[in-house]
Amino acid sequence: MGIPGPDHARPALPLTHGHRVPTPPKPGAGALWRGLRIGLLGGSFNPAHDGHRHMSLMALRALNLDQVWWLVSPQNPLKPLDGMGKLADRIARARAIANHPRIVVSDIETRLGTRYTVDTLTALKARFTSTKFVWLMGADNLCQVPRWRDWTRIFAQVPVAIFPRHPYSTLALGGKASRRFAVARVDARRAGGLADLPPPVWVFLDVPLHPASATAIRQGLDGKGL
Ligand SMILES: Nc1ncnc2c1ncn2[C@@H]1O[C@H](COP(=O)(O)OP(=O)(O)OP(=O)(O)O)[C@@H](O)[C@H]1O
Ligand SMILES: O=C(O)c1ccc[n+]([C@@H]2O[C@H](COP(=O)([O-])O)[C@@H](O)[C@H]2O)c1
Repeated sequence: MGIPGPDHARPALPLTHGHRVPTPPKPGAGALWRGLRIGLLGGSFNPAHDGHRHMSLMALRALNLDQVWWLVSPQNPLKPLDGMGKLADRIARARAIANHPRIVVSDIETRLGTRYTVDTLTALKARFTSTKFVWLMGADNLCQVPRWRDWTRIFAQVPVAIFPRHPYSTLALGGKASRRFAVARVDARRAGGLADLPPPVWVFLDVPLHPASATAIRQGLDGKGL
């Protein structure tokens, strides 16, 4: 099963399983997903790890989400091709790690033909017209987001939730993106209603840190004191 229906009702959950991928409907058909709150966790997942699962469980609760979609990126435009695992392998591992009825591992960027987040969000919003999307990312990516294509339009399109991550949180909160959208930041105590707020709006979540890192796993350092 991919797309739930009918469009006049809020479908019962779970809508999909962690090992199923939602099929992008044609533009305008998104009424099927009316009112659902979906967290979008874009990532290389090279490989997926328990930090991604931790973020997703925290996001479901703190942001009052119905589902979190892991958008397994065909290729992060800023990361080298060298060392990037095959998409099929990254998706298979992500499904094994996710293992939760409200976490959907998705190859939707491949289906949409998008590589840049701004384009993915535009395409998703055109297709899922009544769905409330929230972009999820770690503090490391809040530091880096000013280097992303058309980054301010990302904030203009959807609410954004930032997860603390050692050692990036302080740097991220003093960084360019944080300063540019300072007036759009809401207190973590309002996170539960973030999906309903008109963008630009973002929150720095008050949730526990998770130490996992794909770089450390690739280097064989995971669980060895890092
Ligand atoms: N432990 C973590 N804490 C907070 N955010 C995280 C954590 N792990 C990953 N993220 C966030 O999840 C998203 C996807 O992460 P990604 O798949 O790149 O994993 P990663 O561990 O950051 O990988 P790499 O070390 O290769 O950059 C990014 O927004 C990243 O900031
Ligand atoms: O749009 C961009 O310019 C852009 C640049 C770098 C990264 N991203 C997205 O950021 C998300 C996190 O990437 P990563 O590799 O840090 O897991 C993933 O969805 C990428 O496609 C997007």
